[in-house]
Amino acid sequence: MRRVVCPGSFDPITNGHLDIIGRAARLYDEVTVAVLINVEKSSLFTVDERIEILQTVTKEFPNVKVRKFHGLLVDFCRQNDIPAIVKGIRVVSDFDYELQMAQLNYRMSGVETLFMPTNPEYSFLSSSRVKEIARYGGDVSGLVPDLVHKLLVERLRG
Ligand SMILES: Cc1cn(CCC(=O)O)c2ccccc12
Repeated sequence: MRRVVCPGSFDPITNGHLDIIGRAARLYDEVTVAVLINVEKSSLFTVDERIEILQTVTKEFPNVKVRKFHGLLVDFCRQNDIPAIVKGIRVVSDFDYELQMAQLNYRMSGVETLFMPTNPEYSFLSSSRVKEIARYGGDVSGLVPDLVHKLLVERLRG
């Protein structure tokens, strides 16, 4: 059973994240989307709201499951018998940071990291940019799943 984890905050998930998750689901037997619990960071959607959104928008992939975790990702991998991490790389600057994280994670635990180039259509996308555009009334349809678009409008524009 080939298992991988796709970690992130997903506050909220974008079409760029969903693209990587879907491609990983076609490559591996099981993909765990792991939502990081970070109490120091304020978020627009609660962890449980993000999990519910992720479960809904990944329903088409029967081998994708959604979990939450806090602390080290490699501890989550060890506890769930997951030998590898899949990271989406949008731009070269992503790679600089992700390479060091991958080397550190491997040194700590032997967990591998596989890098997947994001679809160029989404290489500018991030959750924070999407929230900023939506907050000021910009149109984010096409950048996030329809459910997220609806929830963003409700949450940010009352
Ligand atoms: C490009 C990219 C960034 N992240 C972290 C997202 C986050 O921390 O919210 C991903 C997670 C899954 C698939 C692709 C990506």
